[in-house]
This record gives sequence, C-alpha cells and structure tokens, in this order.
Amino acid sequence: MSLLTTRAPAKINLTLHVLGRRPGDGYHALESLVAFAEVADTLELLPGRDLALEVFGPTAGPAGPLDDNLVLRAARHLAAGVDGLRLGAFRLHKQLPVAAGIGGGSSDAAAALRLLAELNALALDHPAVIAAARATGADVPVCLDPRARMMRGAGEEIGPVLELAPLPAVLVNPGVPVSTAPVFKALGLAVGQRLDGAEHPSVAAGLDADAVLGVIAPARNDLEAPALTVAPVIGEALALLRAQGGCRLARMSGSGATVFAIFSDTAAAQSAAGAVRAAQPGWWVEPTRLA
Ligand SMILES: C[C@@](CO)(OP(=O)(O)O)[C@H](O)COP(=O)(O)OP(=O)(O)OC[C@H]1O[C@@H](n2ccc(N)nc2=O)[C@H](O)[C@@H]1O
Ligand SMILES: Nc1ncnc2c1ncn2[C@@H]1O[C@H](COP(=O)(O)OP(=O)(O)O)[C@@H](O)[C@H]1O
Repeated sequence: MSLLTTRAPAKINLTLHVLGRRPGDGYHALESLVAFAEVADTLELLPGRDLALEVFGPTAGPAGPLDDNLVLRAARHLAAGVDGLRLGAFRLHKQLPVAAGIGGGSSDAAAALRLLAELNALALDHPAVIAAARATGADVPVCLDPRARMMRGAGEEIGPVLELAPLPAVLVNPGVPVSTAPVFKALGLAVGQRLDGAEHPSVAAGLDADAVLGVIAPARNDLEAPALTVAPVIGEALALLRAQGGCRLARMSGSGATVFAIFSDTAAAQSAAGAVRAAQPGWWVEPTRLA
C-alpha cells in the first residue's frame, strides 16, 4: 500500500466544566463541548515492517524526545492489542504549539490510530482502537474522529457528532508552555471531592452559530482561573481578543495557555488576527473556523 496521510487538527474546548475529582484514579470528571479548528499538524504513514517516526516543522523541538512522542505511544498501544498489526514509518509535520491546551499531541496520536486503522482495515470504533486511544491520553478518544461533540468522564465518554455550524474564530497562544497536570492540581480538589457549579447546558445537534453562542456563553472553562495563576499572560491574550471589533466571546481552551475568540464573521476574525499579530508579533495567532 502507498503513502497514507491525515491531518491532526487543534482541539478547542468551547466549554469545560469540572464536576469533581474521581475516587480511584484521581482524574477530574469533566463535561466539555469540544470542537476542532482548521489549523492542524499533518501525519503520513509509509507502510513497512518496522515502526518508525520522523518529526519536522516549527514545533518539532518542543514536542520532545522521539521515543516519547504520542504518535509512537499510540502505535505501540494498538500493536499490543492487535496480533500482527501492520505498521510503518510515520512522518509528522509539527506546527501546532506544544503544551498549549489544544491537544496537539493527542490529535497526533489519534491521527496515528486513524492511519493504522486504515492500513489494517479496522473500524475506528474497534475495541482495540478505542482502548489504545484511552491508554494514550485522556484527550485522544475525542480526537479520533475530530468533529464537534460532548466529552465526559475523564475524556473516555464521547457523545455523537453535533454537526454545529462552523464558528469564525481566532486562536491565540501567548508563547508560554503550560503543562496540564499542574493546572488541574491548582484547582486544589481532594480525591473524591465534587464541585457544584451550574450544570452544563445541553447541546442540540445542528445548531447555527447564534445558537451555539447562546449555549456556550453562559457556560465556562473551570481551568481558566487556575491556569491564570500558572501563566498570568493568558489574561492579556483574553483582554486583547475582547478589545477587537466583532468579538462575541473569548475563553481559554483546555488547560491553556491558548485562548480562542468567536467573531461575528470571517472578515472580523481576519482583521482581529491582523491586529493581534501587530500588537504581539511573538505570539501564535491563527484565524480559523471551529466545527
Ligand atoms: C485539559 C484537557 C481538556 O480537553 O486538555 P489539554 O489542556 O491537555 O489540551 C484534557 O482533559 C487533558 O487531556 P490530556 O492532555 O490527554 O491528559 P493526560 O495526558 O491523560 O493527563 C495529564 C494529567 O492531567 C490530569 N488530568 C487529565 C485529565 C483529566 N480528566 N483529569 C486530570 O486530572 C492528570 O493529572 C494527568 O496526569
Ligand atoms: N506529537 C506530539 N506533539 C506535542 N507534544 C507531544 C507530542 N508527543 C509527545 N508530546 C508531549 O506531550 C506534552 C503535551 O503536549 P500537547 O498535546 O501539545 O499539550 P496540550 O494538550 O496541552 O496542547 C508535551 O509536553 C510534549 O512533551
């Protein structure tokens, strides 16, 4: 079989409610409306006997050692679950910011599972594929088929595709890597402790942009306050986006530091991205659509 290719889009948590900290594994129980951006890493697989990986692109260095790369980890988990799995050499073009709350590594891992599933004629809902996704990281299952949906539990419960209207948006990363674990830790929850914030609104399928805004505006990202204590520059990025014409909502994604803003239309998003780039030339700024 010849070269297989897929894109690994940035994951955006339009909402992220923390319900509490589970007894047992101590992971946090979440309720999150997840969508995906157009901006993406790219992953290729050249089928062959041995598992290999080459990483290149602007954020290849920050992604860390090759052997720890989530692409290889996901492939090894799947190989452990499927006898005689056909493998090959991956080539990852890494351009998403790393440790950024947009699940770049998780999306790369999910992309690796998609390519291996294709090569081995496995369905994406094959139990071994699901198990490998879960074993690789909490965010990997929702990235397997990257389309807007609800994510619950620690990330293992995935709702149906919601077919939301694409939202014109701008993503901004202020250049500070933020690891996920310290942000959850800064919430300060004891194992078994539950939080009683307002319930997550229910999200119907097929909503237009106004209706999506109506649903997410009163919801929240409960990791925003703890992330601000770890990286106060997140507050500057939010303020800059909120000051742009046509900005309807600005919020942090995941555990940060990337923030997103939803705009009234694509032209407003493009012009806001230009203004943010001019004000902060060192920041990562991407006009995009979320769906
Ligand atoms: C916060 C979220 C929201 O989508 O995204 P990111 O900010 O990472 O993009 C995810 O829950 C992150 O998923 P992921 O980055 O795959 O997490 P993992 O590698 O499995 O876990 C990293 C660490 O985060 C904590 N963790 C993660 C998920 C969760 N539901 N509860 C947790 O407490 C644990 O301390 C764990 O050791
Ligand atoms: N393919 C990959 N891309 C990015 N980071 C990776 C990858 N493989 C392993 N990692 C490691 O995973 C950690 C989390 O990365 P990432 O998925 O970018 O975080 P986040 O979900 O917060 O955006 C990084 O610190 C990095 O060392």
